[in-house]
Amino acid sequence: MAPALKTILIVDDDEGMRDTLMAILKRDYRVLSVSSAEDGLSRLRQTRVDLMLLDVRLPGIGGLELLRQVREQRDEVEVIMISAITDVETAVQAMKLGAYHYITKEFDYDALRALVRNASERQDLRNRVESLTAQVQAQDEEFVTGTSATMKAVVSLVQKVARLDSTVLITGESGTGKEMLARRIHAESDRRKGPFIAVNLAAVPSELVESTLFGHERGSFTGAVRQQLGKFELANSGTLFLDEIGDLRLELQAKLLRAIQEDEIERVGGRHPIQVDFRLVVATNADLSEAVRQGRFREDLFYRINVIPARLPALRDRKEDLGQLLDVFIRRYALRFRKVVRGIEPSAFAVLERYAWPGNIRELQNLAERMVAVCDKAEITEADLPLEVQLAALEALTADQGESVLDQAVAAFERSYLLKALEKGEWNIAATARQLRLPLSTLKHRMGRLRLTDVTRRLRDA
Ligand SMILES: Nc1ncnc2c1ncn2[C@@H]1O[C@H](COP(=O)(O)OP(=O)(O)OP(=O)(O)O)[C@@H](O)[C@H]1O
Repeated sequence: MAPALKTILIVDDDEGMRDTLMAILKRDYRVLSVSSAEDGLSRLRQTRVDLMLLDVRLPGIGGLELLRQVREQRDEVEVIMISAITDVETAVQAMKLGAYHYITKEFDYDALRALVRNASERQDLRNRVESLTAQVQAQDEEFVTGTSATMKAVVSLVQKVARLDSTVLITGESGTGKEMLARRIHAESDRRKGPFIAVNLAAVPSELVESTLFGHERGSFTGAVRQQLGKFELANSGTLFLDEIGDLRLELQAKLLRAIQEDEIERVGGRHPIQVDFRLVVATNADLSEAVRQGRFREDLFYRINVIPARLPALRDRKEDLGQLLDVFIRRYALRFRKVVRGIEPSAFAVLERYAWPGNIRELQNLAERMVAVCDKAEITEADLPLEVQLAALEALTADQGESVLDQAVAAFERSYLLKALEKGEWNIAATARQLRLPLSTLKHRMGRLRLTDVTRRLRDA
């Protein structure tokens, strides 16, 4: 897809000048023109504008005041000021107010073209810096597919549909990687050079959801001190990711449906529809068809977004991927914390395999960070695992042996305590027993009961 032409808005009361500028620029840009600052501001509210050429002397609101308002309301627009005369003071003021450049009306056509091109490039550069900054922040996000059939199927589906503009509905429990998958769809689509805008609808206060999504005009409600672009406009030429779509209020569901069907939105307090060009990816961990049955989610919207469904499996259902995920995370945090940790001992890994991972990959990643942070050896051992994970894993193991939950908790604590003591005593059982003031036979007995198998193996090997 060819990149959309940038839009230049000319504000000049001199018709001849407007025509000249239009003629010079229309080959490379979409050019709009108005004759007053007031019209300029209203145009700015209705259409997407990238660059502006402003006459300094205008009837009504003057060029400098217009510049100030543009800066205040639309930070991303680059402005070039044009004046009939060279007036150093005005030029200085214009630059101070944030104009990209100031020129007089006796400009050379090529010089003007070059100037506009440079302003446009500066804007691209700024966008690029912003998107690179976001990428650096997300640099840790190496997407791990693993070997499970379910994940392979999801990834192959994504590869097939990324380049289509169809809406993708990602479902999966919290922390299974829905946002990450959405980013991947964007990165593999023809919109990859455009922005990826993510909104978690459950995290936005309900009274702000509408203006967050659709933007608002200045003064449209108390607190709307300046015009604000909504996420739909910010996602222009890119991808809009709406997480927790099931949380959207019914009346906003209707507005979303219109945006999808007409590619048009209306800002809060706005009087005109605005064209938008976005690809939608939505996610939910709720059962949307159930929400439809209960009348909490519009059926027509459900069908409109459920074009390509992609289901991410829970981590407990793809345990075969645990090793690969853990490797990636351990490597990442070892590098970040400058630790020597390179892996995890089999016995510790076995505990993680028994654990149910209610928080899915997010929980695994946080746990890896915590384990690497506390581990000073080459391999993470059972002693580095947090007690609650050991307890939960032990519960899973002993659930059908009729032990009470209290007994399980006591056992998990005892096991963790003994492990730490053994680590400290470098696995010298006799020394550890002395340290704990326990008879050697008691310690050995408890180690056997608590399945400290790794230790038992070491003992045998010694
Ligand atoms: N396949 C993967 N490979 C590597 N890291 C992953 C993967 N999936 C998820 N993660 C990591 O797990 C964390 C949670 O992922 P993400 O935010 O995409 O989940 P989510 O399903 O959108 O969660 P929620 O429903 O809570 O918003 C992120 O930090 C992400 O980097």
